[in-house]
Amino acid sequence: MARFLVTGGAGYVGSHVVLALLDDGHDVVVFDSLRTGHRAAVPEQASFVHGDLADLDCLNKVLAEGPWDGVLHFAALSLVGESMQDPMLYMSANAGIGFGLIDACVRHGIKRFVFSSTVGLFGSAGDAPISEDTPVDPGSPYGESKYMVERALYWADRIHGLKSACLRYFNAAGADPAGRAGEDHRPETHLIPLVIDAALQRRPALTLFGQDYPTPDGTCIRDYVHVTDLARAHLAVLPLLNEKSVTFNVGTGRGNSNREIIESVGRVTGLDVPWKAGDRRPGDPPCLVASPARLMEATGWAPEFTDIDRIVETAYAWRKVHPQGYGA
Ligand SMILES: NC(=O)c1ccc[n+]([C@@H]2O[C@H](COP(=O)([O-])OP(=O)(O)OC[C@H]3O[C@@H](n4cnc5c(N)ncnc54)[C@H](O)[C@@H]3O)[C@@H](O)[C@H]2O)c1
Ligand SMILES: O=c1ccn([C@@H]2O[C@H](COP(=O)(O)OP(=O)(O)O[C@H]3O[C@H](CO)[C@@H](O)[C@H](O)[C@H]3O)[C@@H](O)[C@H]2O)c(=O)[nH]1
Repeated sequence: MARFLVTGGAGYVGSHVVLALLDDGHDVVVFDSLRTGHRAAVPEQASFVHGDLADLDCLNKVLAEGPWDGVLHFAALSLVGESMQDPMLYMSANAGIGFGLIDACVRHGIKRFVFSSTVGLFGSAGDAPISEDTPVDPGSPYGESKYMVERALYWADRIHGLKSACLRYFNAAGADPAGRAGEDHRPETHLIPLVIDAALQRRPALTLFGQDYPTPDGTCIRDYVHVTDLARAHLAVLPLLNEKSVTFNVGTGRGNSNREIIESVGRVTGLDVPWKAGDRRPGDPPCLVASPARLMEATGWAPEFTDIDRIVETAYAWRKVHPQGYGA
């Protein structure tokens, strides 16, 4: 059994990783400001510290209560559009806070660090699968702020020996298959929960952003990776960090267009999905699909959810039981 500090563990991806760590028999302390997360998303078996990473006194106090077998860092702001409006907010909330956390981890002798990076590093990628060798070209201050943390981790290893895994998530989707956690962003901007809520008539018709992209059906293509598969990837990389730092893309290698998502939600729910055509959303690349080969070769990880309908089923199941998400 090992003991981990999880920043942002009350959020969507973090809460699913907390479940995976607990299921694997580990001890977990969640550190979260609840800015976008939910107290109810933190399982009872995990300890909870309500704190902001900007509060270094609070952070140092928690880190001093070691020993720790690693820190997993999910806490961030992650609205691409918001970052285009207020770039410095993202530089401070993601890059600045990331630097402070890395520095504190080095001072407290932490040896292993896992970081939530993003496919948002590849703002202008073409339609070929994106590998770890694809040139980085962040399309937004959000993507840039994540890349700055990746670079800080590179130097933290070279100079201090802190081993890290930068996991570049593609589109996280779905919910815990056992129904213990789900997706509840406020505001919700992600396609699958929006389409499900449109089908359930819990919001107006979905606006489909752009139908004139250079893709087979004219709508954008994304690589939807089930959040539980994503969580398993975090556990899979931990043993590697005893020796070296790594960077991996985490996706399925398969893409689905926005139209295919609407069709999938229609099939899974048996409901009509009201939608209307809208303009392109600025900054949306036409196609983002991972090449997860390097992660698979290095760890044996493979996605268990390879059919978009199975992913949508888990998201729909959670939403039906939790129409208000995690509540007020
Ligand atoms: N959801 C995706 O598809 C996706 C894709 C790529 C990368 N990511 C990255 O994965 C991570 C998790 O994403 P998510 O969708 O779960 O987001 P989320 O908003 O649900 O979770 C983020 C959590 O961090 C907490 N937090 C934010 N700032 C904090 C601070 N200063 N101190 C303490 N806690 C703080 C929030 O309260 C929240 O619980 C983020 O770093 C995000 O950039 C997500
Ligand atoms: O109301 C909506 C919302 C979304 N979309 C489209 O659906 C696709 C997927 O959008 P979304 O679910 O917002 O995901 P992304 O824009 O691909 O970004 C997400 O996935 C990135 C990784 O790919 C992360 O870095 C970001 O944090 C996360 O928001 C895009 O083509 C959107 O234009 C619509 O057509 N209508």
